[in-house]
Amino acid sequence: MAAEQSFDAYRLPEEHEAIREAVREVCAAKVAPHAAEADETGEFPKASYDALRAADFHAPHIPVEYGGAGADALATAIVIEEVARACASSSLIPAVNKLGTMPLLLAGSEELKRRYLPPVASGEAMFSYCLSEPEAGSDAASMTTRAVRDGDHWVLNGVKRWITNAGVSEFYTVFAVTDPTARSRGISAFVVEKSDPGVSFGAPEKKLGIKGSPTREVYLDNVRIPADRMIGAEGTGFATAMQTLDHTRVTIAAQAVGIAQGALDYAKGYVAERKQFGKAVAEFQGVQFMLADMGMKLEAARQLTYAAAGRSERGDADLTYFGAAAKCFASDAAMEITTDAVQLLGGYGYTRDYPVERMMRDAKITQIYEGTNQVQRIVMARQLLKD
Ligand SMILES: CCCCCCCC(=O)SCCNC(=O)CCNC(=O)[C@H](O)C(C)(C)COP(=O)(O)OP(=O)(O)OC[C@H]1O[C@@H](n2cnc3c(N)ncnc32)[C@H](O)[C@@H]1OP(=O)(O)O
Repeated sequence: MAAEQSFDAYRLPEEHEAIREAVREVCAAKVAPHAAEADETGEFPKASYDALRAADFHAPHIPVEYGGAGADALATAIVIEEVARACASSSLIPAVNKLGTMPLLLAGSEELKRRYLPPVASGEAMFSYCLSEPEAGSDAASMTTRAVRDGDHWVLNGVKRWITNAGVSEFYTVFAVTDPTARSRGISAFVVEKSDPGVSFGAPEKKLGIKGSPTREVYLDNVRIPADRMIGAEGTGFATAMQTLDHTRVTIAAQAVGIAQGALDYAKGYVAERKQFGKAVAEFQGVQFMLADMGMKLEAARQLTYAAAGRSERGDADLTYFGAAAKCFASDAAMEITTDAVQLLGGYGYTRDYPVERMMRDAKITQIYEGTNQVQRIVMARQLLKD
């Protein structure tokens, strides 16, 4: 009995499988059909947003008390995975809404949460996360965006770079230096609104992949905001930024798993149909070995991602390690799997007539954003050595 229970405990709960089915249905009908177009035009996939919003999959992690669907970290990962399987650009919608709001959820005052989370839950607004700067990428604590106190206000000046959904989102979590003498302990977090005077955006970046997800700079030019827009206490912004990434690296892992699953599914169908030397190429052992390796790596990545999602939901002490490990492993696996999918389609895989080259280009960013995989290895090693 005990053994049976523990075996059951390792299986995905039925409600999570039901969420997967529901997302898959919406994505097959209303997201996948726009994936190639979003990639080709580089435009934000509004039709996907509307479809995800109608089904409550655009920001599923927002708690019920703030008007959200209240999905746990595993359910949110599954939503992102399934959207990414259809369209990686669209999966940035639920992923970045979680990234942008996580600092509020972790450290924001009740008043700030009540003001800013319901519009995201209802789909009226999106929320972006502004940590990186032109000269502060992996070394996030070296940021120079400055916030200076002026009476009941803070005045922000600086440039944030690589901001997903910049210009589309209404709200932005901005990390800025409030005490230049204290490095990471002198950084604070703020909510900035798109409509705040002094906020503007750069030209869209011309990217290799996730082309339907806008990436722009955010300029802060004497942006004067009320003091109550600070998230948490002064000087705690860097720790909040890092804690946020502990949770959201799990969502990047889920995105990578979804992209890889999409590529494997397509390649499986192709090799069963494609005939060379008088038989389906799926009958050649060399092709079978490639498929087996792709499936094996994918499932290992998925299991690590779900294990990390469980830790994110519970807030376990080893989340920092698991979030980094899942993101790193799943994104490396996605790069290998999507590259092999292109290989399995041969010359056809290299053309835009088939979706696998898009998936390969989309997979690449998962090895870079929310911390390069080299940074993930630094994070993991520090955790391993600290005990
Ligand atoms: C083109 C496509 C679009 C691209 C979109 C990109 C969007 C994004 O990816 S946004 C995020 C990207 N950036 C990152 O992921 C940043 C990567 N860098 C890092 O994670 C960190 O800088 C890292 C790990 C290298 C460590 O930095 P380092 O400066 O050495 O800090 P470190 O000394 O470890 O910690 C500083 C403080 O933060 C605290 N801290 C660090 N990690 C954590 C954590 N996980 N939880 C809580 N506190 C933490 C430390 O305890 C320390 O606190 P204290 O001073 O009180 O002791």
